[in-house]
Parts: sequence; C-alpha cells; structure tokens
Amino acid sequence: MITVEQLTKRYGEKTAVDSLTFTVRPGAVTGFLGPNGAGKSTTMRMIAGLDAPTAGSARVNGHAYADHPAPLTEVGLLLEARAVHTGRSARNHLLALAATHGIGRRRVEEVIELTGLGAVAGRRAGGFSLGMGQRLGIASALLGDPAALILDEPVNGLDPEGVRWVRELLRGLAAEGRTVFLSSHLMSEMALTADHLIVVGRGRLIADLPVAELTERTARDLVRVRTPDAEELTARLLGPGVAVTAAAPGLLEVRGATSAEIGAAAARHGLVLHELTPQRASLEEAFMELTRDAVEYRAGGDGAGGAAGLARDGAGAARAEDAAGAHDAAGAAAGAEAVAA
Ligand SMILES: Nc1ncnc2c1ncn2[C@@H]1O[C@H](COP(=O)(O)OP(=O)(O)OP(=O)(O)O)[C@@H](O)[C@H]1O
Repeated sequence: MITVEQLTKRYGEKTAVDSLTFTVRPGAVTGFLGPNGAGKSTTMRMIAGLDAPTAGSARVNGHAYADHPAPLTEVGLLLEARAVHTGRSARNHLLALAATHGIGRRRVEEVIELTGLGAVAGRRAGGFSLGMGQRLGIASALLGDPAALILDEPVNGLDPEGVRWVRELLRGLAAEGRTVFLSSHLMSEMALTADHLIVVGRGRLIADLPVAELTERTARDLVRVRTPDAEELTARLLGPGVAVTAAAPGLLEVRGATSAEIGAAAARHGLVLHELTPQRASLEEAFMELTRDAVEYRAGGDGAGGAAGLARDGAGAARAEDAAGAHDAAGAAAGAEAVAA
C-alpha cells in the first residue's frame, strides 16, 4: 500500500507536485498517468525517498521509504531507464546489489530467468540496448521480492513483445497481492495494463478511478448510420430527445436513440441500412479530454477553468466525480456543436 497525503514539491517558483492525495492499493495494477511534465516522476521520487517533499508525506506500507531497514525487500524501484552505467556484467551488477541486502545468488538467478536476461547476463550491462536495460532495471526492482513496485515508464523503449512481457509480468505480480504502481503518458498502454488510474496534470490530481469506470464514461450516446435513405430515416427518427446530423451524404449521426431502436425503425419503414455503429470515444480521447486544460496551461494558455477548475475543492483534490462531471459537460458541449452544425 502506498499512501500519499497532501504531497507537494516546489522548485523555486515552480510547483511540480501540488497537494496530491491518493492511495495505491495492493492486488491491483495502478497506472499513474499524465502529460509530460505533470509531476509523475517527481511524485515517484518522493515516494522512493530520493526527493524531499516541500510539504505533505508519502508512505509505503505505513512508513517513509527511508525508514525501511531493507528497502529493496519492501519496495522495488525502476526510476530511471539505463541507470546502469557499468562495466560489470548484468549478473555481477545484480549480485552486487543483492549483497547490499544479504540476498543470495539463487534469487539473482531467479530474477535473471524471470526477466528473460539469461542469454545476456554475462555481458557488460553498460552496453545494453534500452530494452535490455529496462529488463535489467526490472530485475533489480524484483530482487528483494518486494511487496510493492514503483516503476517509472517501464515500457519505454521496449518493442511490442517486450511491452506485452512487462504487461503480463506486472499483472501477475499484482495477482499475487503486490502493490504495483507504474507511470506512463500513454493511455492506450494503461488501458491494457492497469486496473485503476490516477491521473495528474500540472502537479494536481485530475482523476482517481477504475479503468472500467473511465471506459463506461467514454461511451458516447452516438450511433453512426450509413443509409441510401438518409432523408426518410431522419424524418422517421426525429422526435423528442433524438437529434440527427447529416455528417456526409448517406451518413447520419444519431443521438438519443440506440442502434437497436434505429434498426427497428428502419425495418418498420422498409429502409435500407449499410452500417449501424454505436460510437465510443477511445480511452486516448478520454485522457486528452481529462488533461487538455493541463496541457494547454503548460503550452502557455491561461488555463483558467482548466485543471484548476477540475480540482476545485478546497483541498485541491478533484475526485473522479468532479473530473467526470467536467468531462461529461465537455462531451455534452461537443455534442451540441455537432447537432447545431
Ligand atoms: N530538479 C528540478 N528542478 C526544477 N524543476 C524541476 C525539477 N524536476 C522536475 N522539475 C519540473 O517539475 C515539473 C514536473 O516534472 P516531472 O518530471 O515530475 O513530470 P513527469 O510527469 O514525470 O513528466 P515526464 O512524463 O515528461 O517525465 C516539470 O515542469 C519539470 O520541469
């Protein structure tokens, strides 16, 4: 369990992490998501005791990381890819690390096996590719068989097979009851790997919700219909609460009716349909929507009513309801535009 309370980090005028409060629970993969510069790495460094908070606290299993007598056995860390600039072989690197914690050779061989480094373990780690370096970083993190893992962008630089390998490994570790906390700026990756999401922008909490909930919320009330009988179908569908937009010749976008209702109406009136597709916003779109204001602010926009608007309660922590409310409102506004057009 990782507990972050009112965690804040300022570098001079710059607030990198702003009153963050969240909990990362065991038995699940929790994704830490946010655009570049949102404060993910800084937060992870503070959890790992590598940076001192300006205010607030971060605890792993109830203690500050630095207070753990043998931190490797408590928390596995992967914070910087290619942190190994060494002439040592991967195996010797792991053996040296293991020795600092009284971890035996057997465990070193186990993690080499687990991370698929067997064939290259005798090679100089400093010359590893980014992908191999990531595997070695993950092997180091797993060395102490820790109950919690904190991984900053663990799939960075990995090929698709490597990405899938990390995903399955992390899901397996969570299924064993461990706390798995990983950062990414890629929603698509998180959607496949994480059970729960903590989304940040400009150092502040934007959302804290299960991935499944975000998926549900991205379902748009919109059905795309391709038909040679567009005009007549439009006339048949229009009614209270139903809006139909002609997106292109023979292509309608219908709001306020399900695809089943549209199909039934077409059948009743003998109208031909070539396509009937309920639309869902992709998770990537949902993420962009959630973090849009945070990004605009960073790009020099005024950001008024942006992430600050989402994180509007006194404590500065917008929970899922707030963020979703804002998201829904934005979705509704976009819908109104489309209908008007
Ligand atoms: N040592 C530092 N001194 C000054 N500013 C810093 C320092 N470390 C981070 N920052 C700033 O704090 C903000 C948050 O940075 P951080 O690296 O935590 O974000 P991030 O979400 O991990 O981004 P990325 O996805 O790009 O790694 C950024 O604006 C960054 O420039």
